Amino acid sequence: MEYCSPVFHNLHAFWSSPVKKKLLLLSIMFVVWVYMLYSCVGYCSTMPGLVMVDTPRGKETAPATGRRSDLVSRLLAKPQPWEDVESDYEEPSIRTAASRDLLDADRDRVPDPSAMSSFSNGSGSKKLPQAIIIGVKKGGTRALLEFLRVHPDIRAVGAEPHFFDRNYENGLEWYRDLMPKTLEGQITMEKTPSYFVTREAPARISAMSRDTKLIVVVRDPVTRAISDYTQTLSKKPDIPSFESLTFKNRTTGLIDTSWSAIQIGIYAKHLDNWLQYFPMDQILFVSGERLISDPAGELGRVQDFLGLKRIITDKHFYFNQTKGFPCLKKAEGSSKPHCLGKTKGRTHPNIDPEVVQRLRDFYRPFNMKFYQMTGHNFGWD
Ligand SMILES: Nc1ncnc2c1ncn2[C@@H]1O[C@H](COP(=O)(O)OS(=O)(=O)O)[C@@H](OP(=O)(O)O)[C@H]1O
Repeated sequence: MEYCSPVFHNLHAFWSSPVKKKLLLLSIMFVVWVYMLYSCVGYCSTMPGLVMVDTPRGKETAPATGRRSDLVSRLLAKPQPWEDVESDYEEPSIRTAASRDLLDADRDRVPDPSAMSSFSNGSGSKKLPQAIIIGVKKGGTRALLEFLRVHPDIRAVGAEPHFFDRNYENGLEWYRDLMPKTLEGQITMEKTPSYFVTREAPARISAMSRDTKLIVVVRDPVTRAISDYTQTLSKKPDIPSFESLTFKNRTTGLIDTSWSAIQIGIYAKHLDNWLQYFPMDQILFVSGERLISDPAGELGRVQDFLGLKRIITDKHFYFNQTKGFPCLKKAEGSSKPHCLGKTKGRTHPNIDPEVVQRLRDFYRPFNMKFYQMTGHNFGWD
């Protein structure tokens, strides 16, 4: 103790001087600042040849050199960022200000995928989508889009544009401007699950292009309804129980088909509307269940449908035990695996088994019709 006491004495003297205190604080701030500057420079140096350019959506990045050949651009293309944007399907927000919806959705997303699109793909031009994931809500649409983005020939807008339902009056140029730039041969895509149940959507998409390829991720309508309810419950914890919302009258057992959670699952009815405008071979149905049990298998079908080389295979996925879902192994450049965020793969509340059975009975004839129409038994019964 005797040995230490001069040290303590000096320290005490140091701290008791306000000037020295300030000096120490300033030195710490300086070290932190230098460290942050150093980290930033390190990050930027991993993106060689990039400059900031002004775009309608704000500052985005694009290669300084600009004119790389398509092949080189594709070879250099970095894996697109993983993202997990909660569907804003329920919000009644038809906005007139261009891009406001997307900018709002972007706030939750790190990093901004459009900016990253430009990082990896500064050349090319914005095109209207040639393929759209039109539904269904809670079917697994985010997982499908994010898996597809691994493909170098697919460029997709991250947030849901809601063009053909809420933002149609903004016009096709507004819509096109939301799209990432693509090179010759690349496919532009978007996903908005509410299109599948929007009466006007088939006519509007057909008016844009009759050749648009449509993808629908379908899931057992009962599980889908519970998933839908779970999402609403997470935002509004005071809503009535699933069981009470299911019935118009619980005693008579009459199902409330006006409740959107129930209505969306009557796939045959909605599909009928699409078939007025598109032939069946222009619509691909992806099984939401198989997208979880065999993502590579479903992605194989999707790549075939889009006329793409089967690049996304088993080796891109691993099953994350904690998440309970398949996740994407980050492509080259990072060893970190990526799963969808916590709004995907929520724990569902326990629903009275009698109500579940009643719903199964309700959906059965519609499911049978749907199997017949699509020529595919999804095995929900
Ligand atoms: N790989 C992977 N990881 C996490 N979640 C996955 C995955 N594949 C499919 N799913 C299922 O996707 C369901 C959400 O569907 P959507 O993305 O279509 O929802 S939304 O309409 O965009 O809100 C989500 O529903 P819930 O489980 O009810 O949360 C998942 O079951």
